[in-house]
Amino acid sequence: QPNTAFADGPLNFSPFSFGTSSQSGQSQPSDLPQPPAAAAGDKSASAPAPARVRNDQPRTTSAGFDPEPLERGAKLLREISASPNAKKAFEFMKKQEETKQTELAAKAAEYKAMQAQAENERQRVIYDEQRKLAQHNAQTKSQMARYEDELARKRMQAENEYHRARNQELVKMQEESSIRLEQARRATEEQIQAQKRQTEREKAEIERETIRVRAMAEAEGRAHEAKLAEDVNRRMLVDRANAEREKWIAAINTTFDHIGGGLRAILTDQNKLVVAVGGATALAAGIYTTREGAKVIWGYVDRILGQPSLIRESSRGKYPWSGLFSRTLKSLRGGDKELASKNGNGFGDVILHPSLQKRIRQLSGATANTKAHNAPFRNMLFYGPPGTGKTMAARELARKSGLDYALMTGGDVAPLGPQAVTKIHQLFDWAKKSKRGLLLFIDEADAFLCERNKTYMSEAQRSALNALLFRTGDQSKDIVLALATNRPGDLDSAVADRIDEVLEFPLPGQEERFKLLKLYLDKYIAQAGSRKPGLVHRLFKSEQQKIEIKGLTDDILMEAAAKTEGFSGREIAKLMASVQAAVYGSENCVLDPSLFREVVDYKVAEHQQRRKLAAAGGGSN
Ligand SMILES: Nc1ncnc2c1ncn2[C@@H]1O[C@H](COP(=O)(O)OP(=O)(O)OP(=O)(O)O)[C@@H](O)[C@H]1O
Repeated sequence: QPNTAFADGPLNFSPFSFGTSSQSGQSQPSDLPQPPAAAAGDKSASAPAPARVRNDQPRTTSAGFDPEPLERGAKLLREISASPNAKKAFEFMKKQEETKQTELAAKAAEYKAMQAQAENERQRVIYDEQRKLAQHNAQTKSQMARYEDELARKRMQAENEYHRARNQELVKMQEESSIRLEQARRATEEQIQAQKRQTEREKAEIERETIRVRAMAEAEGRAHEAKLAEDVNRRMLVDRANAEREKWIAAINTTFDHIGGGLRAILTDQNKLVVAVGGATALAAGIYTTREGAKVIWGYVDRILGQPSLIRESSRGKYPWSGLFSRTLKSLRGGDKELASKNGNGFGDVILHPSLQKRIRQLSGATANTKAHNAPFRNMLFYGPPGTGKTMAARELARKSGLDYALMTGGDVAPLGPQAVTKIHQLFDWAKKSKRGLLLFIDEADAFLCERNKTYMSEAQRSALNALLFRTGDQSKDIVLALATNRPGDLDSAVADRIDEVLEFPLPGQEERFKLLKLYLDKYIAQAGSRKPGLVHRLFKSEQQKIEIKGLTDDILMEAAAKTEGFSGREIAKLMASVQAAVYGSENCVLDPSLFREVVDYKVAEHQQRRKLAAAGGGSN
């Protein structure tokens, strides 16, 4: 800037400045040449711009330089130096110069002030800028903080999401693991169950084997007995034959004596000889034919009418006429009514749950109607724990429906071996002959009718089962098949398919146990000694003693019924038999509540002990 000012200075001496000032001539003494600075200052201060000198014919050098102003300046300087006021002018110029310097200083100060102001302004701008920057920074920072906060929040959210997913995964894994554990537990339980079933099957097999062995032993015993009887018979026959022979010899001797005489007469008489020979031959032929014919006819009658050996018990007797007398006697005495009214429910001695009893009554009614309408019978399956009255109920059902009944045991079939098939056919042929229709009750049916693909089943047993399936393939109008088993699951599927009615015989409930206790109390204790002594008793003069019952109320029986939870009908009957034995074992043959309770408690403890042993046996296996 100062340079520019100084640069402006010489310009004030420019020919234009001088020209202008000389031409304008304002506020300047006309005699004094206008100082160029003043002129310049005026020019800058005063508003009107100096009029430019027009130079229409410029004198320029070839280089374009115009020397005229220089010349005029020199002329002016010469005029000044020639002027008497040159000193004054110089002074004036000096003053002017000083003024100018002062003005310049003032300008410089002003300029400095301006500079300071500009500096201030700059500082202010810098400050503003910094403030703005700071603000911006703060804003940016807050934005950053917000952004970071947002990021943190998002991160937190993501982490939460991750944790939630992880937790869900953990829960899922835990659930899966618990499911796996549950499955493993179930598998273990199933294994245990399978083992139990296996053990039960093995037990059943052992039982069956025992039954088979027992049956075989019994059969052997029977065979032995038959053999002995046969031996005795043979010996008797031999003796009789000997006696006969002797008799005949004597007779023959006598005869021969006569014959001797006669022979002589015959031999001498031709006609008599012919008659004698013919008569003897005819007699021999007659005797032989009669004996052999009788044998054949008896065998035929026995085969046709006789009871098959598989039947253990039957309402028909061994021969059709064998039960005639007893049946007549029974009907004269009032028949089944006596039995039916025994426990007041029209169901003989059988105590069952009312609903089961009702079902059996309905079935017996239906069976009786079936027979009346000549419709096919319905086969039945009775299942439940041992000693719950299945056999008794079958008997009652047959009796009430007016059918004959025959009872066989599944365990009897196996010992028959290859004979079993023939015996089964014989049994069904025999059963078909019943005029009234026959209820064929097969106890322990699983021993005979179990699954055919069992490895321990013999070929003969399998054939016997097939024979039964063959005979029961169609619905029969003569035979009702009633099977009883403790293990219905073991039955062959083809057998199960032939069953129309399935009845479960559960263990008796408290009410039934009470009735059973009453029934057997009456049977074994109240009626003990009241019957007429039998022949044996009479022979040995050992009369059954009467038992006196003291204070045995229904409440005490009910208490016993509550205690005997889990007892079967058979166990209750046995309990009462034990009570009877205990009474006979006592001094005065009196049954009082304390003795009764004692036996009941003892029997209950025995029952529980047996159950524990059975459970331990099952568990250890
Ligand atoms: N419901 C009952 N009512 C009366 N007595 C019963 C009953 N259940 C069992 N008993 C007694 O138990 C004995 C056996 O009964 P039954 O033979 O009918 O039983 P089960 O169910 O056929 O037994 P198992 O399956 O062992 O052959 C009977 O002689 C009887 O003394």
